[in-house]
Amino acid sequence: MASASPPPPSTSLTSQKPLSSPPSQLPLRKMPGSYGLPLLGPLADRLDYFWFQGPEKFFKTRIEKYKSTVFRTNIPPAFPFFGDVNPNIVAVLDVKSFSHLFDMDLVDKRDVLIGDFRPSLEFYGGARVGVYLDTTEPKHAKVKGFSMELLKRSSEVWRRELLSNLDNFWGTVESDLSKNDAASYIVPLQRCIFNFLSASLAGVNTSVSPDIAENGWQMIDRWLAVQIVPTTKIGILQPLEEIFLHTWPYPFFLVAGDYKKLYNFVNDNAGEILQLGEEKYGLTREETIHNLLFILGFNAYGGFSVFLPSLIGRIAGDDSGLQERLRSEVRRVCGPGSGSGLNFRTVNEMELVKSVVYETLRISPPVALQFARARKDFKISSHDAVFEVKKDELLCGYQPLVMRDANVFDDPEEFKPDRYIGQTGSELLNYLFWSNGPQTGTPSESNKQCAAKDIVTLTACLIIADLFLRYDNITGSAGSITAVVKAK
Ligand code: HEM
Repeated sequence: MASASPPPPSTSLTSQKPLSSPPSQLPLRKMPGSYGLPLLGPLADRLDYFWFQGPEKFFKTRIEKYKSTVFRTNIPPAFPFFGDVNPNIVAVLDVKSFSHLFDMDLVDKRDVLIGDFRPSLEFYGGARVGVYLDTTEPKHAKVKGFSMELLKRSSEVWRRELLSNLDNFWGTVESDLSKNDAASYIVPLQRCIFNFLSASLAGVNTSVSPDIAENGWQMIDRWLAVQIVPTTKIGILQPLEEIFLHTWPYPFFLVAGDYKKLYNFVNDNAGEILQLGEEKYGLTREETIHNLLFILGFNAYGGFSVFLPSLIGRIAGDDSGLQERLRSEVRRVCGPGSGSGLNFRTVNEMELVKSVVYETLRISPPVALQFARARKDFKISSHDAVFEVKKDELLCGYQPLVMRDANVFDDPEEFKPDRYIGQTGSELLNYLFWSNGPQTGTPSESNKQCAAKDIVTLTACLIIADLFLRYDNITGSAGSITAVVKAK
């Protein structure tokens, strides 16, 4: 079975540790960690994870305690109203152990998108949509093939719709800035993302439905929030968050009205895409609609809504001279007088822009947690040791720490805009895992790597390039813009 596993980290990447020791040369170690007493262990870990420590400190303190990046612990949700959810996991927190999550011979991805807890299928009209399917389930190949075709067939529409929606987005930001000291941009950004994805993935311009054009993005926000709230630290007043948000799963009926409207919007207007799902990929019409809504709403809209503020904030907040360097690269490749326009080919020539996108995905991976279940007993290696994993154990990787593995990335805590430039830099792409696979991997029907691995990074490059064709510089953060200086 094909897999997206990267090659083992090699010593040539960094002068630090010898990484290439094959598992056979590493000592076999009893896996450290524990699940604690029944009920109390998971409850204590849940409180640490959400309240006393927060996710990052939760994993960091245990790495220090067990002197290992692989150990057993619990992860929420747990106790008391998640009786059928098993919180026991094996944490994998370095590049080497994490990469076992991509080896489809070793792991099963059935129903583990956000851990052992899977929201009710009512959220997807009763369908087990593609992300919840393992590669051994025949329907996975159909849905994955469908999702990749959506991207392939829409690439020109994608560029055009992105740029025209960015026009609206920056127009709103400028108009807000003319009235206020700062423009909060999350709402206009989400509107822009939703409109462009609807046109490019579903082939429907939201203007056909005034309600969806105005409120579609909020409907998706609510639908997403109700599903993932039991697994997400919000950071509001404790213990209220623990009591009211993390104690039980929220029922679908809270968002049933929103989902019905989105369903009708797709059912009534996305005829061509629905036909594609049915005729070419053998899905039923219902399966096509629910998968399309999931890809559009959860994968694409959810992913970009997290990623783009961190990208814009990173650039707008920089005062190290990075903006000048980006601007000059963008204008050299496709500025006025360059003879080239802004498109996927030209952004692909922008080495610094691409490197900034990769580095943002490394330092702030949009999807923090990844899970997979052991298909069989096997041995998992970290950089220092080998451990035995039992069939059916749930592996859990926390990307923000994995992507700061000092054995692979020099000065891992530092945002280095040029990190991926040149030969040594581009080798690091083997260890950039935001898409549930290496950036050098190829999403396919036989792995679980994000179908949009390439288009996501190219889209981010287009957004940066468009920004520096419009403006000489911008100032702001991951939620607001305080100043823009128009291109002279
Ligand atoms: C910034 C945006 C995005 C991020 C951060 C992101 C991230 C991810 C991640 C981490 C996974 C693996 C989940 C897991 O199994 O653990 C995934 C899967 C997937 N993504 Fe993306 N994604 C993004 C955008 C998109 C877009 C635009 C599409 C549109 C087609 C897409 C389609 C998919 C599909 C279909 C899968 C499931 C793959 C499979 O079942 O084999 N994603 N994505």
